[in-house]
Amino acid sequence: MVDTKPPFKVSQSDKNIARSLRLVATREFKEGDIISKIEGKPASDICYHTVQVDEDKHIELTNDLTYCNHSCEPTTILDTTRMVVVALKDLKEGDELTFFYPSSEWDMAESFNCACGSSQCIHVVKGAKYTAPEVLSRYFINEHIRKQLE
Ligand SMILES: C[S@@+](CC[C@H](N)C(=O)[O-])C[C@H]1O[C@@H](n2cnc3c(N)ncnc32)[C@H](O)[C@@H]1O
Repeated sequence: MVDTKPPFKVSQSDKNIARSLRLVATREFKEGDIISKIEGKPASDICYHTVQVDEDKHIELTNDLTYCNHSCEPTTILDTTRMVVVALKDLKEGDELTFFYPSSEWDMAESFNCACGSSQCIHVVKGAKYTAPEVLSRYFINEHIRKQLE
């Protein structure tokens, strides 16, 4: 049976972040499951809620995925080749959906001090351009960022 319930919903974050909303799963997902498609429209300017999908292409997300926060210990990947969000681990209802922003963003419009609280936190999130290669090597990184790293 096809589950028509939206896969995520917006809620208030329990972390000390300036923009205080976050995205949580509305049901269970298994590692590797596709949670949703990435849907958006071309963005003329980059800003804190655009997503880079190619070397010179950024989109404005047209659904609640725009509330997906960054984490240095992410629970999902945003795969901009397949244009899908994939569970990085088994998730249960209420778990926060996060991704590693430098996996898609080369040079972010706004950097921020990360409040993810992970023991492997990179602290300043600014884009892949400013992230050490040994740090990036620990994460899934999209093809367009790999090209920019060459
Ligand atoms: C696309 S928005 C994500 C949703 C945002 N929390 C909101 O309420 O609109 C990206 C912004 O959220 C904040 N943010 C996301 N992840 C964060 C984190 N791990 N630590 C601190 N701030 C974060 C930053 O201000 C960032 O520019």
